[in-house]
Amino acid sequence: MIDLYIFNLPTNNNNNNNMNNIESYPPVLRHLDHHQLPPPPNPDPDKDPTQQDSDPIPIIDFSCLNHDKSKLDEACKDWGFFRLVNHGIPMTLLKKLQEVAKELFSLSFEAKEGACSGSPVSYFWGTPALTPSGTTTRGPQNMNWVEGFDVPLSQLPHFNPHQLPTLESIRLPIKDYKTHLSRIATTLFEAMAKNLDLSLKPSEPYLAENTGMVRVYRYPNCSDANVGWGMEAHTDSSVLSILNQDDEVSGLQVLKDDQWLTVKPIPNTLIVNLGDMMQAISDDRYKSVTHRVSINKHKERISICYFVFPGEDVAIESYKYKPFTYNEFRAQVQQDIKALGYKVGLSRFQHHEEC
Ligand SMILES: O=C(O)CCC(=O)C(=O)O
Ligand SMILES: [Fe+2]
Repeated sequence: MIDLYIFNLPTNNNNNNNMNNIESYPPVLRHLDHHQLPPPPNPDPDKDPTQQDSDPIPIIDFSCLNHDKSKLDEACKDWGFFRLVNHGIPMTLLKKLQEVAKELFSLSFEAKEGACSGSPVSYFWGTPALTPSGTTTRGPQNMNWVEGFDVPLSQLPHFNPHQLPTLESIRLPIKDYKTHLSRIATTLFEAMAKNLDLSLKPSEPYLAENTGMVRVYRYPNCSDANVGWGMEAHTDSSVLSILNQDDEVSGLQVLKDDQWLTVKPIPNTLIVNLGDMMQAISDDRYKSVTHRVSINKHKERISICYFVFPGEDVAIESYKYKPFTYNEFRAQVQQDIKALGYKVGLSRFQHHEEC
């Protein structure tokens, strides 16, 4: 199987991952301090989560979902967040995705932008889904310090490898990854629906695989004081989000009982978080969890995130919220970001909107 993931990686004159490659940043951000600080000599295990043996995040064993339903139910109610083990994705594939992503991000900004023009993939800096866009021309203030590729999974068969040779290295492993993601998301969602006693109509999918998208992120290391978060605190708009995060570099933090907890990077595990659509579908019994990503001064962090949504025109019916479709939700989020500069989210659809 390993051979499947050996491709010609994009070549780059300055392709040394231990160095910061200035060309990989947009011109407006190239003046910032990109030097990698040397790692601290003796990391303090209390401050550095990568040095800790574990974290309190609930662990769900995918191979035992049917035997231990209550564990999943508790994780969804109390946390809206869990670590998934025994998920059946080969470790070689998870690692391959990380490696090709790293290679791709080390290309020049212009090459990355050029590779995506006229393609179904979009390339961005900052977080257009959370904050007003235009970050690559505005500079680092108020910008989320992250770059990424947005890959709509339904479009994968329509990529033209000759037109998009640079993206071919990542398209192939994503194609295999997609099959696993659909299997995992569907099984998890069905187990959650059972726990919630939801009667699902197959014709009106609350989890529509064709809506799935993968976002591949790089959070460059940065020691510049002007730069704040990799991704500021937010909830996801999805039903479920499944994250393949860097094996070594931490950054993801989750809000639990008003405390921010850092999620330890553990190889061969996935992080699952519930999004706004799942909270609405469950009538607030399950939580759309607030999370954020911090920047590491010493090392860049790669993460590969899968989001799946309801069918665009499927009405979500619940007691707490007025019926709404994902299309309406997304339009409202975009409108709020434009008018207010931030996402308001589910409270917009409550029967009595909170002030
Ligand atoms: O990169 C991560 O660890 C999390 C990304 C995330 O929260 C998001 O894309 O919504
Ligand atoms: Fe998120």
